[in-house]
Amino acid sequence: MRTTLALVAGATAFQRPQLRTRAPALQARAGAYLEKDAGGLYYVDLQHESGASAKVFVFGADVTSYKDAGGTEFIAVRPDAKMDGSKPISGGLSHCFPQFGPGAIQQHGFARNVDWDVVATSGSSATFRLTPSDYTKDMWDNDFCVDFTVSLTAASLDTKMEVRNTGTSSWDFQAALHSYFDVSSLENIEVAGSFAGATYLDKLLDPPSDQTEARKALTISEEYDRVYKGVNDCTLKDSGKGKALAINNNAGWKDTVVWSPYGDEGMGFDSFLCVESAAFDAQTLEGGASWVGELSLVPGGL
Ligand SMILES: O=P(O)(O)OC[C@H]1O[C@@H](O)[C@H](O)[C@@H](O)[C@@H]1O
Repeated sequence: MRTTLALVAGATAFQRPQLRTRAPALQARAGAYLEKDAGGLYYVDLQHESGASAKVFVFGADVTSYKDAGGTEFIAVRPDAKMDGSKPISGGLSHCFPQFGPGAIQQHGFARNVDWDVVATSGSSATFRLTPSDYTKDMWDNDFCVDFTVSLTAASLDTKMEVRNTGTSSWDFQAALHSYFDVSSLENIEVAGSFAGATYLDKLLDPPSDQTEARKALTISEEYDRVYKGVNDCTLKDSGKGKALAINNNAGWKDTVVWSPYGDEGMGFDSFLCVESAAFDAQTLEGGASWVGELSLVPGGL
């Protein structure tokens, strides 16, 4: 299933961290470092001089950790996740491309099933690239290039996904960041945003159907699989952590999917909530055209 790891020339910032003997408070070392995880997968360790850090797996270009300067973790990986490349990582900011699903190809598409190329690093930032392979062409035979850039600042984790049609004929796609956010417990969570009056597709109804949300903020005490259309301004408030995380969809990501397998202990349901940045309606790209999705995660107080 996996493609060969290709580190492209120019990714010059990769170096093993030097052993430091300075006091802990001075140990933050800005940069991007290639590391190998216990399961054998490579990841890019992003460090910012503020002390903020992030971990981005080459397999799926999946951001599995984001810690603010105070060391608080905001991203979750499920306890049942496979971390050896045998299946997509169930956790992180997981890519759904070129399909969210269900649809003509496999659920959530193929972008999270393969290694991406690391094509650039600069300071506390790295860019990952996905281009067609025999594996992707078997499923979806179109000319494309997707770049995903992850950048740490003192105050945020910024991501930019650029989807380009590198061919001459148009094609449609859907995309999402299937974001798993770490929570102290679901009972401590409130998701604020422009929910009141929003239309949502409730995928748990049989058949799935559109409903209207009456609440201003969501609390989670049952299973969720909902696509909130036109909602892209959520804040995840966690009274257990005493922190909030603004999920700022600044471009492209028009919709928010809220998913919780409430009650499923095997998935560790009470340790995460998926608040996903989605372009749920099919996007059409003409030859040479591109689409950009920008998500910034901004920690703050309650
Ligand atoms: O386990 P995954 O692949 O990370 O996906 C989690 C869930 O994501 C949701 O969006 C789907 O509706 C579920 O069917 C799926 O189980």
